[in-house]
Amino acid sequence: MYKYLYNVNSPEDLKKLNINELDVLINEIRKFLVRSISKTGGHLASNLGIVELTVTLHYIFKSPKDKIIWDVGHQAYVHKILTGRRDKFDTLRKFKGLSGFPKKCESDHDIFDTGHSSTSISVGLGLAMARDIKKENNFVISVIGDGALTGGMAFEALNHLGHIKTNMIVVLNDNEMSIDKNVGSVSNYLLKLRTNKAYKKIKNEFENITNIIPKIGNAVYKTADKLKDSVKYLVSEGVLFEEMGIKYFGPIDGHNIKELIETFNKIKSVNGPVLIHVVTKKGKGYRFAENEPDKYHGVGPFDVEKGIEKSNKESYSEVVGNKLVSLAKENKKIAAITAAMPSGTGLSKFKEIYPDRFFDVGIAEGHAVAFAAGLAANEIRPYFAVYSTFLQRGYDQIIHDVALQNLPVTFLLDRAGLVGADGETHHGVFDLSYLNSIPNLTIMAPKDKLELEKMIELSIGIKGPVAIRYPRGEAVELQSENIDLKLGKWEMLKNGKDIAIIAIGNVVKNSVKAADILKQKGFCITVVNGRFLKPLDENMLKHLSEKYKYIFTVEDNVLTGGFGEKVTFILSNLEFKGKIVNIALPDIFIEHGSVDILYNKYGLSSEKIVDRVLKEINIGR
Ligand SMILES: Cc1ncc(C[n+]2csc(CCOP(=O)(O)OP(=O)(O)O)c2C)c(N)n1
Ligand SMILES: CC(=O)[C@@H](O)[C@H](O)COP(=O)(O)O
Ligand SMILES: [Mg+2]
Repeated sequence: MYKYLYNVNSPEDLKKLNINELDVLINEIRKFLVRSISKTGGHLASNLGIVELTVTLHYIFKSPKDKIIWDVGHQAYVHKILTGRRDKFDTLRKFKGLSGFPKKCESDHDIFDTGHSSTSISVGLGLAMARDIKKENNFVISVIGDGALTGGMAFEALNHLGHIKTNMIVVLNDNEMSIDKNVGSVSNYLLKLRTNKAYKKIKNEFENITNIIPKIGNAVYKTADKLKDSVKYLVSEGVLFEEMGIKYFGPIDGHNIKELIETFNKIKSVNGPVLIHVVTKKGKGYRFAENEPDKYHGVGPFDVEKGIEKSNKESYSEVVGNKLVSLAKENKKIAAITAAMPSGTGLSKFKEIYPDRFFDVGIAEGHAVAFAAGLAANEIRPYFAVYSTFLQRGYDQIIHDVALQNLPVTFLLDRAGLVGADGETHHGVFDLSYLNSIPNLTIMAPKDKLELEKMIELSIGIKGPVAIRYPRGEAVELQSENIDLKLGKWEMLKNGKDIAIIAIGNVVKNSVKAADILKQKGFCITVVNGRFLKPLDENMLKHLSEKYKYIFTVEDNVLTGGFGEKVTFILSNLEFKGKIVNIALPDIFIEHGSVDILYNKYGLSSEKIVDRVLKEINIGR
């Protein structure tokens, strides 16, 4: 079925092929990606778009001596295929299987672990400067997408790079897409670069000159370089990077392997920092993904012939989106913010219905928080829907710009807890800890869909900042009738005489199930929905401390600084004499794998909660 794919197990194998053979290989890689990801799920469209570019980089450079850094890292599948990991693709993003991101522990070719956006130029520059200090000689190549370039850190790094002027190559993979359509003035600027024919012409003339430079020598190169410098003032495009002290090349066709190889060969002899603007098509080669690259950015398993079929399950993100839409109808001051994740966070409908009150700020979480603070300081009620793991980027802004001034910004922390396949970089398992220490902040986590809706309603009446955290995936419904939600009040879900379990958020359902299993074994268990971390229900806790010998806490957050530790601290102040057991995630980075497998491994499944309860009771006997 494949002529070359199975023979290419390293960049050295790749280098044996000629241009025509590379063309065949490129098609084979695309076919393989679609077939393989249709079975496992994964990041499809970005990888389909970057096949020629990745092949070129491994063809021209000598990885791992030359260091390629993949921004975000979701587009590194082709790199994995070309560096000997093709045969592991059936395990992609599964427990103990191939990671969906670069991982140093997986291969020497993975230079730096990534997952969060806009780090590649900073990291690349660090690697390059370390190289210079050690007087080594290698290329450093940071590959960054147009979406990732909306992140402020990328510009901080370019600012530094242009100043320091070391040899480094930045490859801008421009497919006009972030996950959704890319946004912002930089994105508009890139569009101008892509489409300005005048610049292309001048650039080609310049290239004709530079083509002969290696044959003539350095003096002529410098003249040509100066000529380019003078040319750049005739056209505005390219000036941004050039004025920053970084030589701009492009735009080049990212699907023309011949042009790519020629250009990168040339670039190798350029001194100082260089940015190469490569234009690609997200989803290239698979009809469905080309037509809807947003939908095919990250996919679950699907039928190659039919494409992705719509799920009829409602996600927590959709619940949030719908609730905000309905609240915004009544309350004209409600605004919604996303940092480049309108569909992921369920805000697409809000964007459509209330475009004037919807803001996609790009991959700029820190800015989003300070921007929300500004809105709130001028009487608008901002709701920033953001993945828990990405809000880590805005930590200082939460403290300095929001909480310090007690501004009513609501953070809707999507993907809180374990997310599954994305693994270490994406689990939202630190939020209870990193938020708990911030004064003025109200922190809550619903047990199910209805409670999430009620919490969003409740947040409107709260004068200061609020954080509501909820998990990835399908919204569960544990309760269908109206619930009584009062600020700082926990909920008694089951009342039993033997032991008490206090759980927060997504693991409340597992705790309820554990109590049912324990009942069959003859134990009567109290289950409390500890839905407020802050303010915490001290009255209820006091009552529990007086009634029970065993109190268990359960959370899908790290133990350190989380719900359980806080409860334990208060119980010790109450001079609780019984045993308190914290079931939480350990002080390690949790690997990728399905949430069920990970819950089971780390003691959060109902069965494992039962085992732990029985074990502790037996120890106590
Ligand atoms: C800090 C951070 N915020 C958000 C994301 C989610 N995210 C992953 S990929 C992506 C889009 C990246 O776009 P681009 O760099 O252009 O790559 P493409 O997918 O187009 O190849 C986003 C927003 C992230 N990984 N990190
Ligand atoms: C690479 C990245 O950060 C996103 O693509 C992320 O993988 C999306 O995760 P969800 O599938 O949970 O939306
Ligand atoms: Mg892009």
